[in-house]
Amino acid sequence: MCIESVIDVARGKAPADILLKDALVVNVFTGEILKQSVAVKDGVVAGVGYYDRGEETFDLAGRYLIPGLIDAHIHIESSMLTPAAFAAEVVPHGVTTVVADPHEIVNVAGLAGLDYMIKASSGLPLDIFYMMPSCVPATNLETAGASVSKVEIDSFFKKHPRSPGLAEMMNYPGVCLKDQAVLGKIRAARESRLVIDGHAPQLSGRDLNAYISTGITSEHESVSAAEALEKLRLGMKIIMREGSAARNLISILPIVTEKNCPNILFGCDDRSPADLVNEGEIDFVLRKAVSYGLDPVMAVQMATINPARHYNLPGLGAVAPGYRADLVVLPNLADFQAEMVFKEGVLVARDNKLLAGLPAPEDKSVRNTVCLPELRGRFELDVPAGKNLARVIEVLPDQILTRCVFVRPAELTAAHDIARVAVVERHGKNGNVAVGLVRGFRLENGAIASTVAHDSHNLIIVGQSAGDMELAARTIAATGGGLAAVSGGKVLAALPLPLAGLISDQDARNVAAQHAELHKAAKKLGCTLPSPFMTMSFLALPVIPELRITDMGLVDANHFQLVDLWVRE
Ligand SMILES: Nc1ncnc2[nH]cnc12
Ligand SMILES: [Mn+2]
Repeated sequence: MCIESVIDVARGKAPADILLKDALVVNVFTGEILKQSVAVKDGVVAGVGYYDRGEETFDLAGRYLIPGLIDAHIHIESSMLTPAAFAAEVVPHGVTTVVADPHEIVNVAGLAGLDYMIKASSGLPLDIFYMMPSCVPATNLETAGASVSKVEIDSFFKKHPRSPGLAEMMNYPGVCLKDQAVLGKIRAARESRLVIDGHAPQLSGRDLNAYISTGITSEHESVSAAEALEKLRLGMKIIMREGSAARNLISILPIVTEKNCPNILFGCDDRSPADLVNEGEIDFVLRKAVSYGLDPVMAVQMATINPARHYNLPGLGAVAPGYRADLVVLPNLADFQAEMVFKEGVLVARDNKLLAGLPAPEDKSVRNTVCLPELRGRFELDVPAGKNLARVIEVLPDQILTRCVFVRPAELTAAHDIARVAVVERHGKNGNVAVGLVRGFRLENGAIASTVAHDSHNLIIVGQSAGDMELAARTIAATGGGLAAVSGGKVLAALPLPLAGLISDQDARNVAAQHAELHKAAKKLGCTLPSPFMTMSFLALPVIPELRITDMGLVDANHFQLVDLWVRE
């Protein structure tokens, strides 16, 4: 960017590269909507106001102009797409920047996974700012494919100065109990004066004060207005989440006021490929928020200037001189259907289509990551003598929270909506297999399985017969990872995820179509959950209440400890 040329255009002494004429510009600083022209030079906004000279002019009379949308917290891997395929899907929706936490692939492939994501994210019409994963593995109650310590975090920040900071610090008990390894990671971010993102579901009172006192300044796991308000009052930025498995917008939106709006951001966290294609990304969150009554200009601020300021993203988040010309043209401020998307002053998408092809980077380093132990006989369950109750995980539709329920052996049947759940260690570390019981999948027969199982991404299976559970596991292992639904010894549907067992090498529509076939197959097996594979993928995540299962066994996520499956009443 040549400062002198930008000055000339700003002063009207030279024509803009592109002139966006007579647009209704949303001013994220004053909340006004003003009819103005925008002159762009060398990829930045040179001036906003009265301009009439441009090499190329777009007449935007009657059209709204907003800054490119920013997702404040996303795990790209949850879309099962490569960064390029993800960008191809979200940029036409007006999303030009995301703040990503790559802990999914780092849990599987370590720093090689992080290097892959960073290399695969260059040359895209989407800015992907990678936070450094703070919790790999998420806890010491699971086996991941890699581990990240303060040493790796320190060197990452030195090697990647554009990283906004440390990704969600999920080990909130470790923070409150002054675990030195945990505090060391926090110190690494503080010494680099970087943002520390949080993850503290249902943490409150003095422990929440302690957690925030360490410099953790944002959080996205609030599921109620009261929980979000307490964190807001204590100085946290609230990332309001509308993902595929966790849909928290409607319960938190009521706390948003003119006064506290600057401290609220939008994040998707985890979006399934089908939801990306059928609903959208942050544009979908804006659409939904405005349909629930949120002022559209405040909605735009929460998805542009607010995250840009919080993560110190240079020159992003506004239509103003000196800011990056990441701009979105909209017919109205209700549907948020982008008509045109500019990235650094280049028209990159029009009418929901990307205008240029994207690079396909080398991905050998993140393939062949599934290594299964012998499975025969590993999925059997027998009630031990003297025990007369089973500790069962109950799943809830549209939530990643689970409940712990106790069920008598006679009711541990498909007719009572009980299924087996198994987690198989698949990184070749120890061959662990843990088996538990789950309620809420309504699986009448067969099995569904996945190597997407937050955050260690072992192989998780929910099924009604050991044979089908074994078949599902072997089907997935044969494609280097993925999802499968099987029944009666036959494979009903499968979705290969050859990159780290998390990511497909196909485009979004193809992946969404395969994902839809899997949902159909799961429905055929009796499953009625809206996102069965996404819900199953969170059963292994011990940092979200209440009861989880990892390759080491059942985990009481309220007390961060392993617990027995069978108990005596
Ligand atoms: N909501 C979430 N999505 C993906 N990984 C997570 N790890 C902890 N919380 C998570
Ligand atoms: Mn997350």
